[in-house]
Amino acid sequence: MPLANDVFVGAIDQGTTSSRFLIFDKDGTPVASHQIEFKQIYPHSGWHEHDPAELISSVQQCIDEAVKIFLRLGHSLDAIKSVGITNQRETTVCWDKQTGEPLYNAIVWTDIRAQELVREIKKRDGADGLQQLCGLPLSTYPCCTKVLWMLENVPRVKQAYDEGRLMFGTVDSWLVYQLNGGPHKNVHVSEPTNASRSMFMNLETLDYDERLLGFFKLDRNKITLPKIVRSSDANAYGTLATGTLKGVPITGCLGDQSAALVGQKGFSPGMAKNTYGTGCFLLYNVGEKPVISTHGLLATVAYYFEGKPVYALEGSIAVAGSGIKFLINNLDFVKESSKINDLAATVDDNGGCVFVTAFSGLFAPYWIDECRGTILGITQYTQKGHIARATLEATCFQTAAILRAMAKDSGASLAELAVDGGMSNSDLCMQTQADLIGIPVKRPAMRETTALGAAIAAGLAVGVWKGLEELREVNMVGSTVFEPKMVEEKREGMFGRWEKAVKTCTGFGAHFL
Ligand SMILES: Nc1ncnc2c1ncn2[C@@H]1O[C@H](COP(=O)(O)OP(=O)(O)O)[C@@H](O)[C@H]1O
Ligand SMILES: O=P(O)(O)OC[C@H](O)CO
Repeated sequence: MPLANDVFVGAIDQGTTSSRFLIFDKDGTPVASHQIEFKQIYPHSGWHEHDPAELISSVQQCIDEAVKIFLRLGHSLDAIKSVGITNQRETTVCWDKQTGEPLYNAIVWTDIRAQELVREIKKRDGADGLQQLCGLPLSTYPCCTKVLWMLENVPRVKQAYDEGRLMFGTVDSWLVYQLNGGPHKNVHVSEPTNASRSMFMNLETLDYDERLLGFFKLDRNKITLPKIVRSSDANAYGTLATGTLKGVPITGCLGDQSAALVGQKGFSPGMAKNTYGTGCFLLYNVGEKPVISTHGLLATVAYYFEGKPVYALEGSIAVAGSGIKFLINNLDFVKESSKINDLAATVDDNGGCVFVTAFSGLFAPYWIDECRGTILGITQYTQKGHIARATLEATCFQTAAILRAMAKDSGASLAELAVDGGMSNSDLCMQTQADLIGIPVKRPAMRETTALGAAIAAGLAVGVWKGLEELREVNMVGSTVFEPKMVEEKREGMFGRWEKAVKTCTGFGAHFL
């Protein structure tokens, strides 16, 4: 029998390695879900692409499968009030305005093919002032350099640009556009947590900035950028055009790292979360004014609901779970991610190994393009277990470096770190993290905080929750706290070796691509 009075919100979570759809109740409990891993395309060293059509089809399939489970549980379709979207950020899609067809594969946020181009445009007048406007340093990471690379190297993209047919979007825009039915409806929108990652958006005005577009020499008449709307909006995102949820409105959208902060309910300045997914991203709520970092962090938008936008300082780590995937897929260490912990537990420590997992250069707080993955300290004694441990530790060391930078930028130190994401499932990794930062690490029982954040954005827009106060009890049950056990002297010694390792591999990879 249908459970009449319940209301639910759906959440599309389009991540770097998988797409998911989850259906949440008002307490923030996922009642049904489905997840699909999709193809990672690595055409050359340093290149990383996704098939834009597969991003859409995997999402549609996830919706339909999760809804089947939902109905089997006895719920009715009309109990799903709206759908939210959260997504991998910076991944760049270019498509044709007339046909809605992609003009190239999506270039993924990790992709470093634009390294040479970045080096060139860093020499342009005005390069130094960009971060002040948009919060990000020039690197291969944001969308701008991916778009410029396509304009220089993909004739179809250049031709569409010359003919005024080029549409640009981050994955949220691409999903909203296609899920609404494509060119026929032409719903082409984004919101500040995603749009800010293009390097085209001004952090204060939350709109495109002619100075930024001018710096990149982009003509607004030739490239259509998505309209920037609020992250939670009942009318801006349209409705699902096909599938089992046809007609259900999309009412919220957040880049995945912002969504995780919302899902962890990091609504007050001083609250932070660290999400260990494909990469790892620490967001620290700084309130209603952006803080431009002077220590290698990014300024970004945390969310934009009612009233004023809320900003965050961000520490971005390019490789986290993808380091584990590398050990699985490329080196055949174990068969699945959870087994890496068993392997790491076969040894007591890293045996002297440090793995700088700089597959895409190093992101925060270092921002070094010219380095590549490097394992230091190998001897005849080294076992797979040591390398597995060093892989987990690499993310923890970078998190430690980010927290040190954040303390300098914000003048305050964190008392506790809230964590989530696939790799946070590893107890060994989370204990290592607590040891290497010297503060407790707190992991919620329900770790789908990214999807929950998207559901919250969508649910707030349609009154499922009336305001942030109503979310107080959401996802509060059963967290695990990892207390630091390492003595300070050892922590400082290990961190010193890590920093030395970073210096050692810097410069390698400069002219490799
Ligand atoms: N038990 C585990 N221990 C360590 N790492 C894990 C575990 N489970 C998943 N992971 C890692 O988490 C990553 C996926 O996390 P997820 O949050 O789903 O990422 P994304 O949103 O980027 O697709 C994978 O790279 C995987 O290797
Ligand atoms: O796929 P994730 O969870 O590592 O997140 C990707 C980020 O949004 C990239 O900036």
